[in-house]
Amino acid sequence: MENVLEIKGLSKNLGSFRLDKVSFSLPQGYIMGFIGPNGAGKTTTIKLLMNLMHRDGGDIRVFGLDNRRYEKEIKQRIAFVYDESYYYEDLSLQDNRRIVARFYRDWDEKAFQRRLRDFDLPPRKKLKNLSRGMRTKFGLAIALSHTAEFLIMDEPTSGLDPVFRSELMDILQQLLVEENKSVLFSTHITTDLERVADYICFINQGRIVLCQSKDEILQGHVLVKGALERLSPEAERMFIGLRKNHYSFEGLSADPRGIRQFFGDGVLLESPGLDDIMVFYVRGNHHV
Ligand SMILES: Nc1ncnc2c1ncn2[C@@H]1O[C@H](COP(=O)(O)OP(=O)(O)OP(=O)(O)O)[C@@H](O)[C@H]1O
Repeated sequence: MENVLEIKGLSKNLGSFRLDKVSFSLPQGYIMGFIGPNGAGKTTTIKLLMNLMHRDGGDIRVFGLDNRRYEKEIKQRIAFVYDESYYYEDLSLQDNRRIVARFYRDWDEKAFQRRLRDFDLPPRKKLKNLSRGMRTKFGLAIALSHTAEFLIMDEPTSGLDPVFRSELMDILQQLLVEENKSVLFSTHITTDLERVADYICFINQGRIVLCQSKDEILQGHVLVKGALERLSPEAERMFIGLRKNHYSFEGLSADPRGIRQFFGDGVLLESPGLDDIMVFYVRGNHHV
């Protein structure tokens, strides 16, 4: 299986924050969700990948090519949706399109017009008069109008209502099925990913915590609920994180088999969602 993206030992020191030897890869034709709490290093990683920031160490390959040496070629084959707008505020959508389209060898005007209609975007309205969600839609319309093989999106759904978020997930899935494109997508909204992501890469405090197929991550963890008296120091060591109150506990473990053997029928076992997994890893035992 060929990788569309390979990141190895990526490091960046930003003073109070350090991206610490980040490594992961994405096979071609799949959707990867890049998740993590605020300030975890998602945007920094994506900026380094797009060569918008100088790195201190590591290697990034896109389509098997070094992302700095082959930046121009790579950017022709990538669609990038960024959380800050980099278009012209005083120009209409149509005029912005005229400028942006020139950069792409394979601009597809028909696809662009279709996206404007699908996304209910007014072509003559100035960019500065659009809502946050509409700006994201415009960024997406541009991104989906040149025949990019790899779509990279930094928090594309954060300003969008649930209806459009759901539509966007359908669009992504359609792109994959029909056109074998690859997608890297950073977000806080893990429920979106539960539906469409094939792989999940989870970053916290500049380090990769988990990076596997979504099914492996979900099946490799178990949410345990039970009476507090069932917990012993030995039992507590089996948990990634625990939340306790006077009588009961709730915890996440990455050892479902061990948990079953240890507790038997004495506790309630549930399948965690990505949110549960993220929260327990980030907060450990420091729950209130
Ligand atoms: N240019 C910079 N100079 C100094 N620190 C920076 C710079 N850019 C980002 N940081 C810091 O690096 C850390 C990681 O930021 P980053 O934007 O990568 O996080 P994120 O995971 O995308 O967060 P969010 O989900 O809130 O967007 C933060 O603590 C941020 O303040």
